[in-house]
Amino acid sequence: METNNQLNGTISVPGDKSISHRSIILGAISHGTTTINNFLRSADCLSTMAVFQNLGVKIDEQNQQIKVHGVGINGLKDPSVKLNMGNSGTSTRLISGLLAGQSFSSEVVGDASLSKRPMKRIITPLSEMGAKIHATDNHLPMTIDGSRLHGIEYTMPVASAQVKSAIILAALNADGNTTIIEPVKSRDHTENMLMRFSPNSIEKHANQIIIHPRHSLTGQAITVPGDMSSAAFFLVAAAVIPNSKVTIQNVGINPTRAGIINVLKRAGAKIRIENQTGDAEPSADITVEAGALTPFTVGSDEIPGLVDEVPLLALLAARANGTSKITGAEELRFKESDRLNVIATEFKKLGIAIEELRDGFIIDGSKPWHLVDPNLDSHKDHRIAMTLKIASLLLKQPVTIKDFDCINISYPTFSDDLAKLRS
Ligand SMILES: O=C(O)C1=C[C@@H](OP(=O)(O)O)[C@@H](O)[C@H](O)C1
Ligand SMILES: C=C(OP(=O)(O)O)C(=O)O
Repeated sequence: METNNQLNGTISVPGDKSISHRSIILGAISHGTTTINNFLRSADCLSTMAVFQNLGVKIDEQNQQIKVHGVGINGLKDPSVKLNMGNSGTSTRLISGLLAGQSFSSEVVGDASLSKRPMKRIITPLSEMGAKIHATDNHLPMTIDGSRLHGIEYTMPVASAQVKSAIILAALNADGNTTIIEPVKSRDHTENMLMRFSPNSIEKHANQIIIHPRHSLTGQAITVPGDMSSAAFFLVAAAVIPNSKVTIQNVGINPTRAGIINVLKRAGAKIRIENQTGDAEPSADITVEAGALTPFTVGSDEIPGLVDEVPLLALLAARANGTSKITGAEELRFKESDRLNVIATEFKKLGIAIEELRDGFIIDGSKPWHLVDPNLDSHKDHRIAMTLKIASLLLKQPVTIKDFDCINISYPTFSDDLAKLRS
């Protein structure tokens, strides 16, 4: 299965998707102007931007810098249109938290994939706070009648940064404090950013966050680090494609997001992390070089820190010399596609020895791949499309990937960056 598709060189990847969303959201409800450098101009983040424009927030762009002219938490305007969240779960869940405490009603809609994704996870805690949300069968479209909210104490049943952030944003406009208890920690970008925009609004403890409402937010200058979830395609590619060596500069390495680095190390990948900055959202240059890979296990405690990288972990496992097991990843069934089922289905077309479990996979990477069906399908899921593209670099035969343009959701310049590493 040796190919000449090795990747070599140094690139940087676009800005982090989670941080880009949050910089628009917190900027919009602040007083003063928020500037955003290295904002990710992908379809999901542009959905967030358009929603706030429909809520009366002026957002403009000069020399690739985004400027959000904040209106304060009570300055959003009654939208005269449906708020279209496109394909973005993050936009939907975070902004719904904010809409719950407004003085107007909003109708939230999304595309076919988003309309299949579960919203009960936000409806339950927000309703406990006094929100009035109507959604047939807990799916979009959803009507949110803005109401007076009160503080709650909430223990998160699933580790979800989107749910946590929805509660935080609602809590900013509630009567009384809100306490969120997180048995397993999810990404903490909302908390980190709120610490900057309004230090008196938030207390952060080991597994507990307390929100103190009604402190105003002040606009900030944000520089978004490179997206670890985008960098991960090339980090894993460099680990699995013989003779590769790739450096990705300025990647966000917030520990709640960098789980893939730990797994790459455990699998024996040659990896180096350099030039780290010491911010609340640290970043660094990461180099990975191809080499022999050993099998690994990943369990539920690690999943939140690498939830969007699980398709890539499956690819890493499919090139390790033995049987790897990934469990505790049932959340993958509720993303843009059922990612556990789709990865198992598409990897079987490549002749990979993969067994789909209820909550993960068992993958025997010691068995050679043999192409069974060259007609691969992204299922309109950006992370699946890019994972299959990297996998295809290990094949001698050509394959096609249906609906590959869905990569625009998170990484519109993926193909350009891949081309740079192949030239
Ligand atoms: O908060 C965020 O920005 C995100 C949280 C994760 O979702 P969950 O919180 O639902 O696990 C992740 O899958 C998504 O890509 C982005
Ligand atoms: C799950 C993802 O995003 P979202 O939930 O925002 O649609 C993702 O980017 O992989």
